[in-house]
Amino acid sequence: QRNLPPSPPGASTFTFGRDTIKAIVSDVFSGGTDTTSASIEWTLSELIRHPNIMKKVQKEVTELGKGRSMITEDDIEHMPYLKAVFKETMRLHTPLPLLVPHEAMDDVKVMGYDLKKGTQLMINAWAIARDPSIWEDADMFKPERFLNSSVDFKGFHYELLPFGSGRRGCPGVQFAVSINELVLANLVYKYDFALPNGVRAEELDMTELAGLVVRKKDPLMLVATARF
Ligand code: HEM
Repeated sequence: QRNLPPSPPGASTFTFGRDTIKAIVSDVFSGGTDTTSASIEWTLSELIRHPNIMKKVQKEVTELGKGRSMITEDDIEHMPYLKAVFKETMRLHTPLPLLVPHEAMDDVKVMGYDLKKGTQLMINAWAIARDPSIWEDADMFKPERFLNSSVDFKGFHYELLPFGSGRRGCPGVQFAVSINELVLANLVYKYDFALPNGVRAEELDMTELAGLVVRKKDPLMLVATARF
């Protein structure tokens, strides 16, 4: 924060120096890397466990890819099923299940509970996303549930909050969704995947490893075969 010119009269006293920039860069790296790789691993795990869903998503990308070498970001906008697959993965495998801790800025009443200013709050987005009073077949992987639904995960539908909501919600949401969808589309476009050593899809261990970011306990191992 050193060597900065004094703020002009009336300007915010918030200073934006070298330390702030370093903190933001570190925040972006720590917030963006593990979450993204965990999401891709969970999506591929669900696809390998559900061959019919894999077939449908491969059909969608193959029809749009038309033999080109890459799927592009523009193609993704025409892939409702792939988008539904990613959204359903975010619902069942919320990468940051408790989001990040929040703090009440004022005394508030929420659903009959009094929360004093300064109270730390944890929001269990994982439990909300699997609540059977909100979701039909809550524990099942069913991307179709999002095909004719307006429910999105950008923070406006409180039943689905993998990226949080409001001004401390994930600032990387747009980038995260684009990059995850693009990587997934290209992976399933270019490769067929199989489990090694005769492991059957129904035997795939989906145990979660507890942590700030929830990953698969056993890292996913797949054999990839080029499709063309
Ligand atoms: C699937 C991928 C991702 C998921 C599920 C995710 C989820 C989240 C969640 C739940 C929060 C806390 C929001 C809250 O408590 O209300 C958060 C914060 C944050 N995310 Fe993401 N994120 C993802 C990818 C990314 C990417 C790619 C970036 C950067 C390029 C990023 C940058 C950040 C940063 C900087 C914060 C802290 C914001 C703050 O403290 O105000 N995230 N993310």
